[in-house]
Amino acid sequence: MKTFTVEEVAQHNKPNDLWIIVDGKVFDLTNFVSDHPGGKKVLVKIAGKDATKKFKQFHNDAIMQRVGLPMQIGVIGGAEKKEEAAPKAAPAPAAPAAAATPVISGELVTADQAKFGNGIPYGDPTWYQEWNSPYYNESHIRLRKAIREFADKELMPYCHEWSEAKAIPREVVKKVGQLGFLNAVSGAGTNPSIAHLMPYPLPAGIKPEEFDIFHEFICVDEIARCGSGGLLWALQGGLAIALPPVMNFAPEPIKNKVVPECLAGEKFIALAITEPSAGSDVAGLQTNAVDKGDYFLLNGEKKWITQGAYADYYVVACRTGGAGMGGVSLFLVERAWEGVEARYMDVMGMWGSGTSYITFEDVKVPKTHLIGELNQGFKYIMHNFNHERLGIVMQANRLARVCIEESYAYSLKRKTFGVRLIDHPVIRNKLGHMIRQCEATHAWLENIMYQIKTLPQESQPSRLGGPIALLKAQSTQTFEYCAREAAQIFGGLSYTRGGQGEKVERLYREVRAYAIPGGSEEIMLDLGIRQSMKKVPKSSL
Ligand code: HEM
Repeated sequence: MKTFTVEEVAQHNKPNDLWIIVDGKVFDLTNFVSDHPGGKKVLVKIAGKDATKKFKQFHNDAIMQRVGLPMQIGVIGGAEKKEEAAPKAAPAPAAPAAAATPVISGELVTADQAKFGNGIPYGDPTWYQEWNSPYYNESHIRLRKAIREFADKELMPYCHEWSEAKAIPREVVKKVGQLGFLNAVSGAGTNPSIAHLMPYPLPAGIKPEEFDIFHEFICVDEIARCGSGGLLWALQGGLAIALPPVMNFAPEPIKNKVVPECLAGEKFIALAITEPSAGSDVAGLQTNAVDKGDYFLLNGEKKWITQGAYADYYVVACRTGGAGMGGVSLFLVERAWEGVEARYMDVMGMWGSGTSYITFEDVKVPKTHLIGELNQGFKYIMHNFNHERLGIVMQANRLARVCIEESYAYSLKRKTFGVRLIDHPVIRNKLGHMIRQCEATHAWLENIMYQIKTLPQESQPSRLGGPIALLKAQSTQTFEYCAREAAQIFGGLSYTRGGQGEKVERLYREVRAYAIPGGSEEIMLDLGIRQSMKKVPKSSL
């Protein structure tokens, strides 16, 4: 790219010939000045000068990526050389043992590996910021880098645009599939029996035999850093809950067809359980399928079905037997079949994730599309409940952290009454309360994931169901708290769609989609305690 001197840039200081410098990069804004949403005058005033500080005061990084960079014409002499030289430079020597951080259980890593991210305090988990941790190793470090690079380049700059359009382009989902992300978050990564059906390898060259729940967590966590629940659910909201019953219990021909298509991001799948009058009370659902000899005749309505508006497949829970849990079966229903209709619902947030209302009217479902055994559907739904809830916790926890990262960074640059926001004790108090809750949630989440990694599979539902339910409530209440406090810190910017408060405004609306589905906070807290009561020692009764 061309290099310029500061003096050369200074010549271009008029409305019809307007250059500026931001972070050592030179931009020609001549054709943009009249369209600048912040006004013409502000640009004219700073024409020909270094505008780095002003630019950062009024814009988020996405604006630079999406709108700014296409107008870059060069760099200030020396700046480009430095940037290009950086990747080619010899790797930094490993820090002396005494100074290095043992991130890998007991093993020393280099200072470079121990520190990752932009360094905003608490803006990333502690093991990104030179803390010791027993949970992660070199493969986790590699993975977080790969996913972050992808998210920063391919996703984050466009989240606002996609959210407003209420649609994530199909090409993006396919790219995410090629990255191996969909394998990682659908449970396929930790399911050896599915390895041969994965259309693309796991991300960052992680081998199936080394893939663990912490890898899955990093994938979710890093994509959640984009600060868009709508994006997350458009990628995995249906997949992560609908594909597991197919992977684990569907007949082979269905499994072999549907699993690779969905993991590649070529086709979409949604889990259709909730109904207009049955939500957390799964056993009360009324959609029914009647045995007609050659096929089942399916009738009923489903509501708030994530990814349902554009899904190709539905895993439908319906009544095939008597009342209660024992009369529920699961079927794989294809969108193209006669009698299946889905429409978009207009909801508060999670835009782009295809929240839908679905009707099944006299749909003929072939018997080969029964998932597992008749009337055993509730068991299959329960099989994935803990994983589903843990996925919600992973997302909610990072989304709370995004509120912290955004507010912390903003309070370092925004000035009121002559000082930065962070210099006001009331703002530090807000950040303190946000951080203590988020870090507590994170530590509990890691502790539970470690149990999932190490406890015998069979004992996990009974031992971890209660704590995971409590953790879900903890994570969504923390998220809600952080979203509110972040909105207070951002003030009017958080009341405005787009711009610097973009993520906070969106997350404030999306919180409800975490606090209610997958088991509402009220039900989670109650379940957690009821489960714990089963463990009370007899001597205490
Ligand atoms: C590469 C250069 C620039 C680009 C691409 C750019 C782009 C934009 C865009 C897209 C917005 C709309 C708001 C948003 O969505 O964030 C905006 C707003 C704004 N810009 Fe710029 N801008 C640039 C440089 C500057 C500079 C140098 C200044 C100040 C000297 C400035 C001041 C503002 C202000 C005051 C707003 C309104 C912010 C608000 O609504 O709170 N911009 N700019």
